[in-house]
Amino acid sequence: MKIINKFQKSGIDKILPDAKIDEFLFEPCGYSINGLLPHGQYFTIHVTPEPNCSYVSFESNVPKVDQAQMLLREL
Ligand SMILES: C[S@@+](CC[C@H](N)C(=O)[O-])C[C@H]1O[C@@H](n2cnc3c(N)ncnc32)[C@H](O)[C@@H]1O
Repeated sequence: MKIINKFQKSGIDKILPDAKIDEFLFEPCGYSINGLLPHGQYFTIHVTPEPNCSYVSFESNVPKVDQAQMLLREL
């Protein structure tokens, strides 16, 4: 199932406004979002909500200083 606006609802669009986004809501559950940023930067988030092994992963090559600045700007 392709979804629209999940990204905006999450607020990630405000933290990383330049990202080109591809996101997917799995059936019956699960969510993935991949974002490409200028200068070859990226981030990816995966949500696995199964009761017996739920987790959320976040991976990015955006420098930590930039991430902190983006979070502070959002706060
Ligand atoms: C967010 S996806 C991430 C998958 C991960 N990128 C991988 O390659 O295994 C994982 C979640 O999606 C659900 N899901 C549903 N259909 C799936 C499918 N065809 N492939 C991978 N995950 C699926 C899983 O049950 C889990 O909750």
